[in-house]
Amino acid sequence: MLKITNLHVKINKKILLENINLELKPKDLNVIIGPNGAGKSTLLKAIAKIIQIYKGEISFKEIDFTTASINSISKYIAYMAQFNQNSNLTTVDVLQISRRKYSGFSLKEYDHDMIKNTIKEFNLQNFLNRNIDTLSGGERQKIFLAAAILQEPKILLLDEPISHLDPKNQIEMLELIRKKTKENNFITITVLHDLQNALHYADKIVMLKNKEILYFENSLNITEKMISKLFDTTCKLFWQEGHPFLFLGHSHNNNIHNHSHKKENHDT
Ligand SMILES: Nc1ncnc2c1ncn2[C@@H]1O[C@H](COP(=O)(O)OP(=O)(O)OP(=O)(O)O)[C@@H](O)[C@H]1O
Repeated sequence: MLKITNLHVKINKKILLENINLELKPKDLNVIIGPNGAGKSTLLKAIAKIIQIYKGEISFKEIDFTTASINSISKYIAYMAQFNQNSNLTTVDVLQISRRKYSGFSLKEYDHDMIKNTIKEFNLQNFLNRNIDTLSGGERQKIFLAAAILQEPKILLLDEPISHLDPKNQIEMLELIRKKTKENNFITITVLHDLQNALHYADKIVMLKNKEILYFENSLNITEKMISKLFDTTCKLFWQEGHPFLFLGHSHNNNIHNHSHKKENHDT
């Protein structure tokens, strides 16, 4: 269990997170949603100890992350940032580095097997020896996601891991994140902006608004009202055959725009 109690984050006298309380379980895919600037990335960074917390506690099992050193918690956490800096590494380098926290500089057969499987699962065969700085945003995202999962963390933190991917790749990556979370007992926390994917793939949804948690709910219990309140907009939500369909900010009571998809007759 990852337990966050009364967490506050403050940078340069500005409060970025206020009174965050969460209890997150292994095998759960937790998705954070919320408006721009709500504090979603800040929450991941606070858990990863990339930024200091001002007040409160984060603990995993018996370990108090608040007082533990970054080194001692790094073996539990893999963190994929929203923006990756240029690194001048190849794809293979990035994947191998992610196994070094277990095996040091000489990787074992087990590590090489894991890397091989990951290359297949994430479809990375075509750019193994390419410098990652020369790859497309989507290709790079898949590599960093693969590298985070290869670390076999207890806590997997992903900041908008699919934002550069096309729809098919988005779904493939979310399927993989979900599968790996279940198989490896990860506590996964990911930020997503795509609400339909969030509701479909998440076990739990964390709704963050204006530095605070508005709701923390099973994805199946999310209502139109909650989403309206989160984004200050109207919301329609339907479930069909286990798939959520979500429409935000649509009003069909006026003639400002007409979404009729009837074929117009242009014959003269
Ligand atoms: N180092 C910092 N110094 C000052 N303000 C910061 C810092 N980091 C983040 N903030 C501010 O904290 C707020 C929350 O930022 P954060 O990146 O967590 O938002 P977010 O919910 O992830 O947003 P987005 O959806 O736009 O990525 C924003 O107003 C941001 O400008």
